[in-house]
Amino acid sequence: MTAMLELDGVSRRFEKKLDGVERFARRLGADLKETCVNAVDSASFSIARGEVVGLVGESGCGKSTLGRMVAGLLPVSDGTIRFEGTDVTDAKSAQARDKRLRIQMIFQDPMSSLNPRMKVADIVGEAAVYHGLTTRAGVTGYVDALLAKVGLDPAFAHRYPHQMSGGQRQRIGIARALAVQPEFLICDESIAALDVSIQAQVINLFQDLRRELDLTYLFISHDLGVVEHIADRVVVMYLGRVVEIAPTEALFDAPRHPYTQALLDQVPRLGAGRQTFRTVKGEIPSPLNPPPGCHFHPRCPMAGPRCSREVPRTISQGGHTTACHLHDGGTA
Ligand SMILES: Nc1ncnc2c1ncn2[C@@H]1O[C@H](COP(=O)(O)OP(=O)(O)OP(=O)(O)O)[C@@H](O)[C@H]1O
Repeated sequence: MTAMLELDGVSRRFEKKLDGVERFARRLGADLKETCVNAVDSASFSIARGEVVGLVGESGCGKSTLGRMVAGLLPVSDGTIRFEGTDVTDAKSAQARDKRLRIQMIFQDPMSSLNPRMKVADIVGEAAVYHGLTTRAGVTGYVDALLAKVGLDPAFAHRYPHQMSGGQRQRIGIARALAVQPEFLICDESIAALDVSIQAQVINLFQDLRRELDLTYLFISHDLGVVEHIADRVVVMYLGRVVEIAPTEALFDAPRHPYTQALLDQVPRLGAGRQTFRTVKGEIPSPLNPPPGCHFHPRCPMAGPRCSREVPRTISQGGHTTACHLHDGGTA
């Protein structure tokens, strides 16, 4: 399969400046320094056209930051992002900007991502007119067709976001993304804020749209059950680093990285011989001061002396990639 999206060593650092109280404390002698968070640390993987790739990991591991860099909403600190062979890392050329438009993001909270003062007709139609995908004269029909595609009556075009339910608003968010005719959607916890019954409907909508429009997805979620249901492959992140990538079935049936194993142990799964419910041991370390070597080693039941010293290399075997000393041919 040829890659549609390729990430090569993509990183993002955030400087953490001292606030007023911390600066005052430093003047009084406290040992406080400006620090840096490696929100995403050298992520490399690719996504083929038509694939759904799930991106999972505990809160703060860098999922949203990665998604926002792919969507072009956040500059990268290092590395390269290629879309259909074009370098879109900075989207400086007209060709790169055009490619970037093919990548759209759908957010968690539709209420805060939709302008409360705009009617649905404008929210959905604005970008399509701007980018010349429809005309001012044709926009009403264009929006009506998009509303139908996401399962809403054309009458919704005259409503404001506050006049709709959470599920309806999320459908508007999806219609707005589809308005610029994307090929790649990044769904960032796009169903997390919805009632469980509505979540199922929106997941079905994503799957229908995938078939109808030949879409490719990066599906960011903390809900492993949803990811198992929707994704073809899964990328697991821990404290900014990608630790495992595998086809969904292989990942859920035989996870290789101890972090993935611990993460899956948290999910009760009936009929798969895995009915335990355990939480990942220990606290997530501060991203401002991550443990050396493998970031997971202080919480890892299999950690050995190498794990606290050496950053594990990424080893790929039969489409299953792991960054763990237990799998790099040596001993942990
Ligand atoms: N704008 C920012 N400024 C400073 N630090 C940031 C910024 N955005 C994210 N971070 C830090 O980067 C790290 C990764 O955050 P990110 O939101 O990408 O994680 P996440 O896996 O999406 O978490 P969640 O599931 O809670 O949304 C965190 O330590 C976060 O505090």
